[in-house]
Amino acid sequence: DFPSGYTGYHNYAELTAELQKAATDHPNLVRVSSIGNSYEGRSLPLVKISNNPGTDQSKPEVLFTCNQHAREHLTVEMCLRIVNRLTDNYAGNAAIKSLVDSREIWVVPTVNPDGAEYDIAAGTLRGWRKNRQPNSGSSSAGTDLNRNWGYQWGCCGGSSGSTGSETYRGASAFSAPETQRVRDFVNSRVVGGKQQITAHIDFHTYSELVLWPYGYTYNDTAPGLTADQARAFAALGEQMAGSNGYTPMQSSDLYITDGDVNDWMWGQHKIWSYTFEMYPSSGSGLNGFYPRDTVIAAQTARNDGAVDLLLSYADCVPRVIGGSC
Ligand SMILES: NS(=O)(=O)N[C@@H](Cc1ccccc1)C(=O)O
Ligand SMILES: [Zn+2]
Repeated sequence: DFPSGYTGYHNYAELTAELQKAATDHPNLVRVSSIGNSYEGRSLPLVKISNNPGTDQSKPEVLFTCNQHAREHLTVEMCLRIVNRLTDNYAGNAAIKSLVDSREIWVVPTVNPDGAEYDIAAGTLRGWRKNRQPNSGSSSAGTDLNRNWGYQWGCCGGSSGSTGSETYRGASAFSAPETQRVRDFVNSRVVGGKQQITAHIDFHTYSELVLWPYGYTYNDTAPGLTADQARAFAALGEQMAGSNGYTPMQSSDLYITDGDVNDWMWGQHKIWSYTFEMYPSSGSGLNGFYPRDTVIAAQTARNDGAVDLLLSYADCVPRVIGGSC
């Protein structure tokens, strides 16, 4: 479990209990289900928030994913913040009510529960990043889930082919059960030939950044990404960064990545997909990944405005630069 100073973070059992509580407290707003299991057999929870959660309505859908990287526990708290804020404030906050009434919101609070549990299993903080899937012929376990997505997978020096590397891309695209499960869920939201999810944030720590595709190339435009689309990504990214004080940039301006989630969400589905790197802005060694639990409330609430911006533009993101859909 989490050591002292970190007990405010939710372990897997506490997370699932918290999600059940949200559903019990708000049966008309919340459905909790599962997109399937992790490598070690933990259910990957899926939360749906809407004013009619038992029915698929034709409203713009928005997806939030957290904890691809095991040690980035603050992101689990971020996804919990989104669930609790949009439900607890629905009755008393007209702006939140109108967002929840006009969207269908999906939250996957942990994509990598095996890694997250392994990170804390010894009562210490191990600094684990990858999933816990063994690599045949190697004593090094784990795939970096954020290099395992199947758009330009392993194309461009933005990942490693060595099983011991922290950015090991896996034996093939979608070789990890966890990325397969999120892929299958997103693929299932193509209804009548149209992807219902229009926008997505994948939360990470740390560095306080707002990132957008493509990661696999330094170029601002590339096949499937026009200059206007790049302008829209940047405009909304800059607006969201203006609300939380993060630094906005195309993700390749940070470094080249291939097989990351944003490139697949956009490349495969034209979902306006961002990565948020949360608090702290800097750190030394592993300590940046392990802010004490005293920062959770402020550093998750810090993104409330950005979450609301994404939800508000979800009907037509190009509106952010005066475009139309
Ligand atoms: N959270 S992190 O420290 O691993 N950084 C992320 C940054 C990142 C996220 C998405 C696209 C490109 C780059 C990573 O996957 O390397
Ligand atoms: Zn990360």
